[in-house]
Amino acid sequence: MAPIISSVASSEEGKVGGGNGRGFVTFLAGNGDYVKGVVGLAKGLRKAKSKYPLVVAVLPDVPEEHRQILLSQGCIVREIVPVYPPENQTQFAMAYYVINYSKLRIWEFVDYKKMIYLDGDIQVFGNIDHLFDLPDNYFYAVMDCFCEKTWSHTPQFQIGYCQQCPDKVQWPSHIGPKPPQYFNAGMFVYEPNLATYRDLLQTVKLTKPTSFAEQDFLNMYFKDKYKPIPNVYNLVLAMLWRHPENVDLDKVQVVHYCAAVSGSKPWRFTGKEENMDREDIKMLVKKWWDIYEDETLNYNNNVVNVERFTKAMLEASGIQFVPAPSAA
Ligand SMILES: O=c1ccn([C@@H]2O[C@H](COP(=O)(O)OP(=O)(O)O)[C@@H](O)[C@H]2O)c(=O)[nH]1
Ligand SMILES: OC[C@H]1O[C@H](O[C@@H]2[C@@H](O)[C@H](O)[C@@H](O)[C@H](O)[C@@H]2O)[C@H](O)[C@@H](O)[C@H]1O
Ligand SMILES: [Mn+2]
Repeated sequence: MAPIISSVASSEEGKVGGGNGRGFVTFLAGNGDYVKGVVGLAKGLRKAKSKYPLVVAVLPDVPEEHRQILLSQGCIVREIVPVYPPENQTQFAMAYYVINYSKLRIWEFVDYKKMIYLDGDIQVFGNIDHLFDLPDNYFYAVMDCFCEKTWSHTPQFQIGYCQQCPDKVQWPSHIGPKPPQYFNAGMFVYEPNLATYRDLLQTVKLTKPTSFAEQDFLNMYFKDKYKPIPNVYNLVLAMLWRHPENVDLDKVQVVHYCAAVSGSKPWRFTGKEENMDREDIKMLVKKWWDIYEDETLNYNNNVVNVERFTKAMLEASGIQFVPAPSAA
């Protein structure tokens, strides 16, 4: 992520290039430990030398201390108003999924022309800036897997059908049409747009909530615009034991630390839960911690380095360097 020279993250970043603003965006709710995930993500984008800023859409319940941590890591922090689904008796796959509808607010960030959304439990290990060059007017995301027990309520799970291996079990026509391609909503490439934003909010009021909350909703809403992108851009951990034939860890650019156990989040990892004692899982969790604990990846280190480099280059060409006035 490009270090911002001025000492205060500019909320004008997205206006760079006359409305061609590009940025990564994530979502943070509550006063719990997901802030660690977002700090790790900010540092990972910096290590991958991404050119674009990370915007963090925070719910009102994110404490000031966590917001300051994110600002100190060069993030652009924007408070959003929660979005709630209509009154419902839905049994979400995870009770807290109800807060994930608030992700829909990121369609309002129209000072950016194109954004890549990343969950806070995602780490970017390679530069994925090229995804911003994908053709406009589509919704890009990686296909999910239906094999974890979180899907046990669905016909796909019950007949053993998964889009990750469509030839293993044929979809029987008597139970109705095969489900359309279905994406994991932890990572996607999209274009903020006010008309789409207003329609999303209007449509969510009229849509019965289902197990995977906003993920199901987004799949329904974008089903005609959705274009799958390779698994390397959002490796959901469960793929390692559900579809190892579809995973080449050497090629993976983005890891999504999500599985049916809460200990899949690196900052909560104990290694004692189902599948968490696997060597590949332990290696991926260590990779996450190596970035999270790497102080050279802290934002302030990078800004100082950029200022030192700029000063040296200008003075070498006989120009006096005057640092940006501190906003403090
Ligand atoms: O207490 C919470 C729970 C979730 N999230 C955000 O919501 C996203 C989706 O939740 P999660 O990743 O846990 O869902 P999963 O991908 O595991 O289904 C997280 O990545 C965070 O960005 C958060 O900020 N605080
Ligand atoms: O609110 C619904 C969430 O649904 C998705 O997570 C699920 C999904 O991937 C299932 O397929 C897995 O079985 C499950 O473990 C995992 O938690 C998104 O990652 C998350 O951002 C969010 O949209
Ligand atoms: Mn996630």
